[in-house]
Amino acid sequence: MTDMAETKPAWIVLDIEGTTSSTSSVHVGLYDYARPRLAVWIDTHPDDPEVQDAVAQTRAEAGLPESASTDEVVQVLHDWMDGDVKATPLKSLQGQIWAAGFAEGDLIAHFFPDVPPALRSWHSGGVRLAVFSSGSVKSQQPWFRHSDAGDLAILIEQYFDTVNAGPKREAVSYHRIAGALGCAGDRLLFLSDVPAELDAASQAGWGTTGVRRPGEPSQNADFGAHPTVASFDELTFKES
Ligand SMILES: CSCCC(=O)C(=O)COP(=O)(O)O
Ligand SMILES: [Mg+2]
Repeated sequence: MTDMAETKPAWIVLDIEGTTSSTSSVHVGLYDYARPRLAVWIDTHPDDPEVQDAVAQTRAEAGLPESASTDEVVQVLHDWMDGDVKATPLKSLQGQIWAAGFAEGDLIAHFFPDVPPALRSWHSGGVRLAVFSSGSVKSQQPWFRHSDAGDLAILIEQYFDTVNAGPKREAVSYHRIAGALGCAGDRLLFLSDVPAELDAASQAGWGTTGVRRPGEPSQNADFGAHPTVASFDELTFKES
């Protein structure tokens, strides 16, 4: 637990699943939406370079031959979803399907109730907000735009994923984000439910706080030396 106010960061960078939003809202709300649509999406977008790259990467990562059918590729994508494997080609295809789902009005994003007021308060207090999630940028943007608490995308300035930043468990990704934000690591605070992600951010010189929400897989995780909170309400900042 954080038992005292931290120095106000210049930027707070947010993880999504397990941090701003429940794991079930991603796995049930989003994964179950994408699951039956993957095969149709691949077959109806044969000329889209992002789809072509994602299919080729899936075949390569799964050790399938180039001749592998859409059904075989989709089986791999389903297996990855079942194991919550954050594979970039899966995230790319899911992101396209979810973006279409949000645009159609089929999907609404769930946020824990403490999150929208905290984001609004930090933003109005001069803290800048960014996202770093395994979900593709293409899906992050409508996730914040179409939330159950209104449009939160107006508060978010930058979005990072495993394509434009790199793997979430490697320090180089956090160095890359700091460079993109034009900010030293010690003015950046990363909030995540995954200790290995916080370790990587910390190695890059960032401030970190673990999020262990009741009922989430991270509730009893070992966060080591990272301070932790169970709700964004516990995060208060003093002026530097
Ligand atoms: C709307 S973003 C999609 C969420 C997602 O697919 C995901 O894997 C979230 O993982 P995170 O890195 O935010 O824990
Ligand atoms: Mg997470």
